[in-house]
Amino acid sequence: MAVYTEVPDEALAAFLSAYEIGDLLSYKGIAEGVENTNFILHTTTGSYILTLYEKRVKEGDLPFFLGLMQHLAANGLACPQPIRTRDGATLGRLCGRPAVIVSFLEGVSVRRPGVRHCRALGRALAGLHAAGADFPMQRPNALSVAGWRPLFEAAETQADRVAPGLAARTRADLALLEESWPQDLPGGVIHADLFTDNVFFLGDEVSGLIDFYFACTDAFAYDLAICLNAWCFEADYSFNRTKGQAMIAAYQAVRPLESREVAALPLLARGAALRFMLTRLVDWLNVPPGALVKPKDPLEYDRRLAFHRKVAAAEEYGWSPVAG
Ligand SMILES: Nc1ncnc2c1ncn2[C@@H]1O[C@H](COP(=O)(O)OP(=O)(O)O)[C@@H](O)[C@H]1O
Ligand SMILES: N[C@@H](CCOP(=O)(O)O)C(=O)O
Repeated sequence: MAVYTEVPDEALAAFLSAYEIGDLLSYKGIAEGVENTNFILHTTTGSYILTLYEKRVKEGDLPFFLGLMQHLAANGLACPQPIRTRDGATLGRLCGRPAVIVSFLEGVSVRRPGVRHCRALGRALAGLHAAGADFPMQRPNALSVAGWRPLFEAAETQADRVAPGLAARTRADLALLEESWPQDLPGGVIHADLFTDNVFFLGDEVSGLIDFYFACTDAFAYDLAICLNAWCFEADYSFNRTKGQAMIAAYQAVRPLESREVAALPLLARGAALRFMLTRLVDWLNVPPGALVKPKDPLEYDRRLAFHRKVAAAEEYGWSPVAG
């Protein structure tokens, strides 16, 4: 359960007194998530999410994240809206942490996405890229290729305790990706963490996207590569090409990929898997004492990497030319 910071009742009451969201009826810590501390608040005016930002979120990035959510919502994307205090502020402090209240989104995330979910996700991802097109702020991706070596170095000596040979194969992947990482692809605002737990569905339709705290300015096709990793592998770590095909085709129905993006897809998918393997590995080896959090398994992404290493072309992820 991701509650890193305990919030005493009196501190919460003082924090909420700056808002006009009604009287607090109940609140509780949210079990899902690994990055920040989240509470659900029920008040006389409805439900809200209170987030206290933890270690990986830099305070200086918060204006980007909060401004982005406002911008995307104004452009028709269903995403959390930061709530303003009576004084007009969206960002406050609670228990020594930067903290915000955002609107609650209805919907449920799917644990085992089917082809129809992958199709809906592809469409939603392209919609997100379009909605972010004229967002004026920039945020370089701190967890792109240049950010991976420091993570590896932090975990290198202990990696083989997690799986035999993990250090050597990660070292080799990292060297290859540093050497050949695609540059200058079409880009803009990307979500960069659009895993199944960050996408809500009502029926077969996406009802909302959450958790914009890795959002940044990077290649659109890298965002698609992250989603292929997160949505299209089966429990036995085989890649489901039908799911990949549904996702990519739905994405391309809104925003066709350029040939250089298609050519880059295998490397982007491999890099995306390495990025999540590395952050998970560092977290796995460094669970904060007393934190109510279940770290995510880095080996899920080590296994995906075994697939990506053998991929030669985007067709193997289900890409095919847009019919036209
Ligand atoms: N705006 C929201 N509306 C409804 N539920 C939310 C909202 N934001 C977060 N949640 C719930 O809180 C959980 C954790 O949120 P998330 O942003 O993914 O946390 P973390 O950044 O710590 O990973 C989500 O899986 C979801 O259940
Ligand atoms: N999606 C990442 C971890 C970030 O967790 P989230 O709850 O913010 O999506 C992973 O699976 O490694």
